Amino acid sequence: MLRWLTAGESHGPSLVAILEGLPAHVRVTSDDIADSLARRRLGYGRGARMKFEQDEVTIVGGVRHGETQGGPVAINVGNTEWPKWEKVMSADPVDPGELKETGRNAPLTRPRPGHADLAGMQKYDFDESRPILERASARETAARVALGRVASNFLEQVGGIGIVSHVIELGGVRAPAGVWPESADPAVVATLDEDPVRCLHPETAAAMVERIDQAHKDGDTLGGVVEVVVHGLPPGLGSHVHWDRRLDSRLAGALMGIQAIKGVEVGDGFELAATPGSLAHDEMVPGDGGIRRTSARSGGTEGGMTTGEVLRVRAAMKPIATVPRALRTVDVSTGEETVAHHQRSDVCAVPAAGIVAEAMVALVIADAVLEKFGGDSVAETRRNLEGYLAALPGVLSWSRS
Ligand SMILES: Cc1cc2nc3c(=O)[nH]c(=O)nc-3n(C[C@H](O)[C@H](O)[C@H](O)COP(=O)(O)O)c2cc1C
Ligand SMILES: C=C(O[C@@H]1CC(C(=O)O)=C[C@@H](OP(=O)(O)O)[C@H]1O)C(=O)O
Repeated sequence: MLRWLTAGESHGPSLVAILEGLPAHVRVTSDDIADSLARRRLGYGRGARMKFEQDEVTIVGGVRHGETQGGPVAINVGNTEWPKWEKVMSADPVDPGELKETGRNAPLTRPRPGHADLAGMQKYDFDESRPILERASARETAARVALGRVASNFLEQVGGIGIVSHVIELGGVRAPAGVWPESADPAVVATLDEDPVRCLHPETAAAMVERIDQAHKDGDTLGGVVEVVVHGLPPGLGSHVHWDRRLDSRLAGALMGIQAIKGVEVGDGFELAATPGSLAHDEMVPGDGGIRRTSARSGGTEGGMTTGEVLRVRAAMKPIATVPRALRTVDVSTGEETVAHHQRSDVCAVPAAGIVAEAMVALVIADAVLEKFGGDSVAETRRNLEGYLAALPGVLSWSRS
């Protein structure tokens, strides 16, 4: 079983992430992790902070000479903005006189609709939102992406399983149906990474960029939908036997756990609800190396298990809550109506959410692979996977394209 945890605040010294349960000999370096973190910073419409802040990666446990050792992997992602926040965010008590100098310590008493501010203040008994927004902030997703990279390296090594995300909708502009990456080859991923909105359809991508420019001019923010595509999966990850073992439920939980994600679909999801059964399911036909499907509407799961076809899951992100043309709120220090706190924000972070979604999917799939195949070394997991595939009998035999 894989377990993972993150800690740290948006303007704290660093984020800390731990991944426990991976076998030994997963090849991973701090450069790999830094590459993945750099991908998370890309994307048209992100705010100023993405330009001046760097992620400083240090692997502090579990990896020696570029390979995991079987113990927990611990990663530190330093926030280079820390010196500006050191006094405001100090873990130790600070003299209130010193705090005044920073100008960053004004109480945030005008909670933003759509962010964690108000419910967090009520729940944790704070009279301003700084202690809430620091942990609610999606800065934390840098830690998840760091862990996701370790999980992705494991999946690639154990069975050539590759994961890539793309943007299918942004600010109401939607890519045509059926456009998704044919593989997760580095060349395909590089093409997507070069596109400002990670959209595979050039005309749609241009319209998305225009929509972001317009929102920026209007002092507004946007959401959208990302799709994560996984190639090279064996059939039978997850299980139909219990609700919490269904892969769909594990994927949905992990994706809904990303800040601002409000909906998840597996395959064609909600559209299938409006499609007659005769057109909604993926018919089976005999093919080279086993049974093949004539379509890919299910998104690669049936009965809570992978089918061995391409896995496709989607996550819908609501617009950024810190709207420059600030929304109405109540100042909790006076009870008066006012407008929400705003300093700076992303106009749109949908492409970045795709990279975070890749990481969450990688962690869920790595967990499901280890649940099914076990192994304390990558070679052992791979032997078990290959033995399972080789033992699939007769017509059930299956080969990855
Ligand atoms: C990659 C990413 C970047 C985000 N950037 C911002 C931002 O700049 N400003 C903001 O108000 N919300 C931003 N959000 C969304 C908030 O973190 C999120 O709305 C907040 O944590 C409240 O959680 P909820 O939206 O799930 O209710 C971002 C989310 C993600 C995934
Ligand atoms: C720092 C990151 O994202 C942040 C997520 C975020 C939020 O409210 O979620 C708010 C913004 O931070 P700030 O309020 O300091 O400008 C984003 O920049 C990051 O992704 O690394």
